[in-house]
Amino acid sequence: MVANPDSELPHNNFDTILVLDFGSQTSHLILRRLRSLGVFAELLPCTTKIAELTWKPKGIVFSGGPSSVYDEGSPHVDPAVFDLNVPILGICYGCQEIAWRIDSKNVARGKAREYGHADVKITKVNSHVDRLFAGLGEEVPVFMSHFDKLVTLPTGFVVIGATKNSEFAGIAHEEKPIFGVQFHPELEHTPCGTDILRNFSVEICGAQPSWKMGDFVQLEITRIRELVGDKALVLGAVSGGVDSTVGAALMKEAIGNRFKAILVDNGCMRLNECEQVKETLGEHLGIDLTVVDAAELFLGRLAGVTDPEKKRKIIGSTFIDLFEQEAIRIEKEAENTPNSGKVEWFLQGTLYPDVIESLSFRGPSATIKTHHNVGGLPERMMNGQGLRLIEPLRLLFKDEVRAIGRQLGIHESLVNRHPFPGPGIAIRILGDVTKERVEIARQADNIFITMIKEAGLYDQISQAFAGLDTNRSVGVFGDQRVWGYIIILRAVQTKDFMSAEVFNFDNAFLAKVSRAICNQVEGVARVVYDLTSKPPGTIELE
Ligand SMILES: Nc1ncnc2c1ncn2[C@@H]1O[C@H](COP(=O)(O)OP(=O)(O)OP(=O)(O)O)[C@@H](O)[C@H]1O
Ligand SMILES: O=c1[nH]c(=O)c2[nH+]cn([C@@H]3O[C@H](COP(=O)(O)O)[C@@H](O)[C@H]3O)c2[nH]1
Ligand SMILES: NC(=O)CC[C@H](N)C(=O)O
Ligand SMILES: [Mg+2]
Repeated sequence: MVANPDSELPHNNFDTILVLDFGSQTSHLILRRLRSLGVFAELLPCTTKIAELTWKPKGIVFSGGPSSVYDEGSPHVDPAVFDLNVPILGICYGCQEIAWRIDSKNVARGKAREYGHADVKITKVNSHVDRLFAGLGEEVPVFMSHFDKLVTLPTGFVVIGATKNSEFAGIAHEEKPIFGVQFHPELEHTPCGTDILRNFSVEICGAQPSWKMGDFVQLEITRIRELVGDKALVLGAVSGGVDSTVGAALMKEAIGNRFKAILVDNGCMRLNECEQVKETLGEHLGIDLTVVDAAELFLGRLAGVTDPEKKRKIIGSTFIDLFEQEAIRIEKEAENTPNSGKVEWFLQGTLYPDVIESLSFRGPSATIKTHHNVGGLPERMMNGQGLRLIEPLRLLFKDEVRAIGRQLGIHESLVNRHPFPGPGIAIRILGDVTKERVEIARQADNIFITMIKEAGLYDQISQAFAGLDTNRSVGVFGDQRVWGYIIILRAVQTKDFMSAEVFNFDNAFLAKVSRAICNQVEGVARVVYDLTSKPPGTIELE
């Protein structure tokens, strides 16, 4: 009998803290902090029906959120959460939610926004409630971000911390393990935040901090085998980026050559990229990889298109056309071989931030860019060919994926590689894409990245590249007038790619790069360095 593959999910194998999300921008950081302590944590919307939970959390955190508990239409937890009899920690809105549930008059709008640093005086009560702030001393700096506040202490609760502005900055139930804090322990600006989350999860909830990537890999391989069975074929789009490579390596471990990887050369890849991916995935990792050379097709469809979203759509739909063809080809070729079977699964390298994005209790946010390179693939192929999605990394953050990559023996240079967008150089050329322009941007990018590596700066930068402005500028090269393109260098530092700071190079280094590009890449008249942080800029040029 085949076991239920869900039995292998981390929340059934590791003590898990459930984070109920009220829409805070920093809910995911609560998970990051807990996981970095070795405590597995999962996020669900605050409106989750407790009766529908298929697993029992060791404890629950209510996140912060942009709403006000007393407003009509504001989100509230299922009251059944209090009957689970597991410890609860409310953060900011989450704390206000605990107080409001007891009496709606407990929470009101404050006189002023309290945003930024505050000092919490810890009150010792000499009972179980002291456990939350154990080991922190008498006063700790924290980060606040709120307008509403507790104006009355909820019945049955005691104060465990106070600031000048918030008398009830920390509260705890006299008997039950229910705690609330007005400040944000998940932020770096709350230096003792990790200690508080450890006190809560390990000491109060009793969660074993045993979340290890090693165990995850084994569990996931078992789960994949059970899901896919012993006949079906799995198709995977791989780019040579970290996510798809780690996903592919896991699939290969799980089902060997029944996993078929496809790399599409869309004509907008980095210098020598396809050859390198072929070598790493095909030769070193032993993955059955086909490189589809579609450069002409993509560049043809992109000719004359300047709108960035149109470029993305054209590239996305061309990817789909090719994957459909490949699925048919793979099935045909597998016929009459020991691996004959239907392509039933499509591998995607979805990460947890994407999952959180879709689960999270947030209002509609503006679409700045459509990032999904293979977007639409699921719907069309799922309905047409009955494909199902398999997403082995959907519970992981990027640094966890990198850790698995190392464990699977993927080379450090690939594991630490800067991300590269699916549409590639096409969205790094401001304006319409031609073969000549791609080639110029590609050469310039290779020079910039090589010099960054030689200077030992690569791992300090989160993402760097050279793009091209199709406007041309006049230059003088050896007494000759040159009318050439402008190369835009970009390098940023960021943790989550949602916001980013410009990397501070030495001017002398930038001057050296500029000289090298002007000298070595024909068609370039000028090199500039982009000084825009994100926001207001985005990381890619388009
Ligand atoms: N040239 C390509 N050929 C085939 N699939 C691709 C290609 N480019 C992107 N993809 C698919 O799109 C997915 C999303 O791309 P994305 O850049 O977000 O991830 P990645 O390339 O795996 O990792 P990284 O973020 O490190 O670049 C990839 O995981 C891969 O499945
Ligand atoms: O696979 C992708 N397809 C896309 O269309 C795309 N656009 C941006 N990016 C990557 O996303 C991160 C944030 O980029 P932006 O600040 O430009 O939105 C950066 O890491 C970008 O490289 C993309 N990745
Ligand atoms: N960060 C938060 O959770 C804010 C909660 C609530 N909206 C307030 O202003 O107090
Ligand atoms: Mg990529």
